[in-house]
Amino acid sequence: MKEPIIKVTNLSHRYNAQWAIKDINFEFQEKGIYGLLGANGAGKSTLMNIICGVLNQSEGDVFINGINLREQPVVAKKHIGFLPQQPPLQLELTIKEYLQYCAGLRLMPENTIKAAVEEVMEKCQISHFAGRIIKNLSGGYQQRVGIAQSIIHKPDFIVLDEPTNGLDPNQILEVRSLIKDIATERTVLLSTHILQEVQALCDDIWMINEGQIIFSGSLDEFDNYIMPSTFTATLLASPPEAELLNIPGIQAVEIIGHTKYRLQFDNDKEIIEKFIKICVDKDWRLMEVALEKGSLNTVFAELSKKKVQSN
Ligand SMILES: Nc1ncnc2c1ncn2[C@@H]1O[C@H](COP(=O)(O)OP(=O)(O)OP(=O)(O)O)[C@@H](O)[C@H]1O
Repeated sequence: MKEPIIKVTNLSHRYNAQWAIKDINFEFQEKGIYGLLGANGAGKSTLMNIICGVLNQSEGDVFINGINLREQPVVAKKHIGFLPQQPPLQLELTIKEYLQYCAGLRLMPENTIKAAVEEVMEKCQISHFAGRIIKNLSGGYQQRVGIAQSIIHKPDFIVLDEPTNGLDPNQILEVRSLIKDIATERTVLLSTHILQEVQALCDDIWMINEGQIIFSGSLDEFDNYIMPSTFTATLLASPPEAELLNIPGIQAVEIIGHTKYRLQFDNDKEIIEKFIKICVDKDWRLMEVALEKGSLNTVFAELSKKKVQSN
């Protein structure tokens, strides 16, 4: 059977007495973009640094294409590309010089470097600036160079730590489009604290909080993970609030217009059906009823709360 591109088993790390990440397990089999979402201090950079072989874990293992990263770091790292939060750019070099230097660091054979640099500049659309000194480039172009250094050795697994941080809206769109493009051929793990980033880019999400994975699944699953607990209803007969509160399962009522109400319910899955029947029986002239789905932001906050409550 094919080995997963990356497999992490029982991974834990502590800097001192406090665990920064604890007992993390996951594996990716497919190409695509996987989002690692978490607030500041959740443990993203620690996890990324370990996965890329920059930091040695306290416990557990990382396998890249079946190769144990701790036991065979040089072989394993040939399969990994890494763009840390602070791109490791040499600001005084030109793009071409810098990428040649990176190819050397990656131990690429001398006779392959020239073509690899040309190819990666083409891919990242920076060929026209090949001779330009990096410090004179815009933030968006510097980030393209950062991405170029991460794929120059053609790794099949790429880790991008907050890749659009500090960019303006146009630059964000351009860098996202480049990430999507490179992910067609590779597996990309992208860390971010920005919900819109995972919405725009990722196929699957891992959410990390206080060093532990508290959710993994598709974007839709993430969005639906927290069941809705409110619905709105338009009732042209404008019944009094007290009558609505009398409906079994309804916990609170908010009046949000002359005829519009927001009703909070317990975990009764048939509440809408029951509510519609009552409206018809009482002739409240129901015009509209709609479940309110939690936004990604709400889900994020709820998941963090759930984790705290379960501890
Ligand atoms: N070198 C270090 N020494 C001691 N503690 C550290 C060190 N680096 C990180 N930590 C702690 O480990 C925990 C996880 O930090 P980490 O940087 O991995 O989180 P993060 O999700 O990447 O946050 P950010 O987005 O702010 O970088 C935090 O409590 C942090 O204070």
